Amino acid sequence: MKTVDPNSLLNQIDSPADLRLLDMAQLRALARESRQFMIESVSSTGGHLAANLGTVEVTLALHYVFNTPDDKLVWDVGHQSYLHKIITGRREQMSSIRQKGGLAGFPKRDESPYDAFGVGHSSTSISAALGMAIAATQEGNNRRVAAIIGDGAMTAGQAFEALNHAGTLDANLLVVLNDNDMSISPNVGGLSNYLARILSGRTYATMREGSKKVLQKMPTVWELARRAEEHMKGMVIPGTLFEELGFNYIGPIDGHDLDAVVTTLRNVRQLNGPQLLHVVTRKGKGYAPAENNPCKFHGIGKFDPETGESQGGGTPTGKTYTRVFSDWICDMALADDKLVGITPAMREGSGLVGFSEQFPDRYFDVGIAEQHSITLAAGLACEGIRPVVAIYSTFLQRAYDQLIHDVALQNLPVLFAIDRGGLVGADGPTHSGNFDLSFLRCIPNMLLMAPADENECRKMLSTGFRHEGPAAVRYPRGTGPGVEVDSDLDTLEIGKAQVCRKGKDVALLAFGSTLTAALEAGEKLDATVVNMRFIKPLDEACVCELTANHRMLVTLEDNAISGGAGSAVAESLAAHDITIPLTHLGIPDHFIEHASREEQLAECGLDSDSIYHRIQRELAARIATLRAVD
Ligand SMILES: Cc1ncc(C[n+]2csc(CCOP(=O)(O)OP(=O)(O)O)c2C)c(N)n1
Ligand SMILES: CC(=O)[C@@H](O)[C@H](O)COP(=O)(O)O
Ligand SMILES: [Mg+2]
Repeated sequence: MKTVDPNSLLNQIDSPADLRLLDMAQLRALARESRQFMIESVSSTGGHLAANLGTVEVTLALHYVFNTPDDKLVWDVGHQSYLHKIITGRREQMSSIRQKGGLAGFPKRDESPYDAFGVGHSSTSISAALGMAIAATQEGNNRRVAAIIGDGAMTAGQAFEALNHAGTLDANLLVVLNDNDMSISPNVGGLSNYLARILSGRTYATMREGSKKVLQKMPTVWELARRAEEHMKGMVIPGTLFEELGFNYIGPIDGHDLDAVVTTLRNVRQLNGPQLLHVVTRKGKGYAPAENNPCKFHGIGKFDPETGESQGGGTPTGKTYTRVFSDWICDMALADDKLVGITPAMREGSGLVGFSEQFPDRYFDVGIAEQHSITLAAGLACEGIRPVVAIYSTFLQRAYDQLIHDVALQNLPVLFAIDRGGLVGADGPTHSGNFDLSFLRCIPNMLLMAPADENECRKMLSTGFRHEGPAAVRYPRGTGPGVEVDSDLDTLEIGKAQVCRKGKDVALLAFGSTLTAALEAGEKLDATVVNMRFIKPLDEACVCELTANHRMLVTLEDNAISGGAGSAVAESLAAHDITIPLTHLGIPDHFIEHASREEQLAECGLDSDSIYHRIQRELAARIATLRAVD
């Protein structure tokens, strides 16, 4: 593969102002160089490649036509913002992307004035852009605001809530719908089918002529008559849905035809009121391995740019918790035909590929619709089905009310298999699952577990699945300590902790994945180490017993200290009127920036060395006040 020439156009673009000096031929050349640069760059850092390759022309055209940063571009999810970063002064820093101290993988307001809105979770762009457009109107400012949203992100409720609102206003909002017929995996649902129908309709035939089309906000009389006729015939006509919502629908246009995109955007930028431009692109465009396997190249570790083959490092060697879940759900589904598996658009990441193939009738990918996924599970559970919702901790945040109101309040047996609990590494704070123990443990009826190893994870999944009420098993991204996983479907005794090591003076109460580091530190300290297993119900008897023969307790968790598992221990001690020196180790009260998970854990003092030194310091400082234990 050719490397990008140091004299290339791309190397001369330090801001969109430089871009705007180029003619169309140069812009096309820049598009080619940009693809090459991103392939090379991401091959050595890892990151979200396929979406970025698919939005090269759209990105260049938007910055070419819109007066950024005064005009605002709001990227949805933001995983497709690499070229935006490159041409807004961050080209040289691309080698640091997603690493500690380096560029974030998503737009971030404090990283650049061009990053109009911080993102990472999907389907927020239209709401945020609408807010900015309304603000511009109220300030009497003529700035333009564009939200760039994918067909996957468009499946989420919030996107529709925003469209529904925007369509009734005069705000100058442009929604660019980037339709590549893919979410992370193939997009699903009625909207996806609708978009496909638009493309297969007759408008698609004229798509390539999109740039020639004169855009009018008001449809002509002929156009209105044609629409009425098509309605009469019961046919859906292109753009109807968006037009019914109050948008002026433009497209579909070929999102890789730079001239078409630039010309269309120039026209659209002149129009007032809500506009929706439908561009059709290909995920992974211009790089055969990514075009052929957009799912693999959605988010990828380091790879060989020549072949597209993954190169070590990024791929864990041991069994990931995701894999443990993946095996368990297939085994449990064989044992219990009432089990169904649900994912809100995270089939690969959540480990449901095997299940979806083996049990296609019991598998539901609901699109990026976390709220729906949970109320759907509640409905299924009402009728005697045993749903398992596989969901990332960070995305579960979206569905908190559904979890409380629809599942827990009705004490329905839904199992939440919560992946990416705690710190997640390179995706950074948008994707960290640092709050789930806090926000789940306060909900009545919840059974809440965090496994310390792979085998315990399997047993907890079985325990939660067999429980007659809502249950959650929360496990981290990546591999466990390497414990062999049994093939049985045995359950654990609910609410029972496990003393792993008996020591003196200090007892370490470890929740979930912190056990490994706690055991290492506990050896050096000759401390008692307990695998707490259950956050709810907490093993209160065990906690009380530990206070009787130790001078100090230390809780450890891969969760926010505020309101987390350690707080549960503190509440229990208070309820039993016990006072004892108590230290909480966990994630402090600020957002932890992107870095490797190990670096993040060290930053939070959750690696074994930090745990050891912290406890030694605490012991020294508290020596005078420590309870005497004879
Ligand atoms: C609320 C939420 N759920 C799930 C995700 C995970 N996710 C990131 S990108 C993506 C697919 C988005 O598809 P689309 O918007 O079409 O963009 P494309 O990758 O196709 O360009 C998903 C499911 C997320 N970021 N946010
Ligand atoms: C952008 C996004 O939300 C996903 O692509 C996410 O980055 C996936 O994370 P994992 O790599 O942990 O599956
Ligand atoms: Mg898409």
